[in-house]
Amino acid sequence: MTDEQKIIWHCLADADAVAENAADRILAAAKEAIVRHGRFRIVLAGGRTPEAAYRLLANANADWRRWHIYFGDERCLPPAHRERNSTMAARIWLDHVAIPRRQIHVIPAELGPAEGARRYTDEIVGVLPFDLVILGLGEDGHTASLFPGHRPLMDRLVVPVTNAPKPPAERVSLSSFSLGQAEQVLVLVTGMEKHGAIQDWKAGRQLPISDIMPKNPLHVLLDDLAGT
Ligand SMILES: O=C1O[C@H](COP(=O)(O)O)[C@@H](O)[C@H](O)[C@H]1O
Repeated sequence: MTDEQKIIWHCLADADAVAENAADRILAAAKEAIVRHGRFRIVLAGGRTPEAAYRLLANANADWRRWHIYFGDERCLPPAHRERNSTMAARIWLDHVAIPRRQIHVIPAELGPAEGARRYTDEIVGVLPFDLVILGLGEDGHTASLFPGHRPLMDRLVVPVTNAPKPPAERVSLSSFSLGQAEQVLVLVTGMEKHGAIQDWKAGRQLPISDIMPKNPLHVLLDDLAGT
């Protein structure tokens, strides 16, 4: 018998409301984790959608010294390339707060998919479970760098991706197993172009995100355009 994925859908007015709600949830999860075990381990999504929430976090008060940042996926591009997910997060948020640099665990995707995945496995193997995983959903239904129809080796914690349909083709991604090893999973989806992917997910079409099975329900924050 397969487990059923539990999802709580939150339909919000617009992308600003999604960003505010996400930032509030991230800060609340951090406080709770720091009370519980003295640190907060968060996995960031890349892409465009989380940028507005990250911008709010850059101006928030938090106990930044206890935050440990990981990434759900990275594109195989040179370090500091503007299209890297870690570059976006640094530019918008991480460079503006007092998280110690050694606590920002960037995926070494510049080493290529196989070596990048191998090294990042070593980085996260003793860390799971995360406190919070943030995910996005591409218009083609991909999440992190797990694409519909691909069959990466899901018994691994981190997978090399060599044929992504969205450029660049080479990427490194946490597996659905690793992404589900979290106290909380928060999915941010905005914009009309995501509507089809949301409908597919709700209809039970097999998408990479359908395999992410945290112990608590996934919270999905949708704006009106993506949701209706
Ligand atoms: O390529 C990626 O796409 C997804 C979705 O991005 P968005 O721009 O549609 O929000 C993102 O979650 C992932 O981290 C990224 O590498």
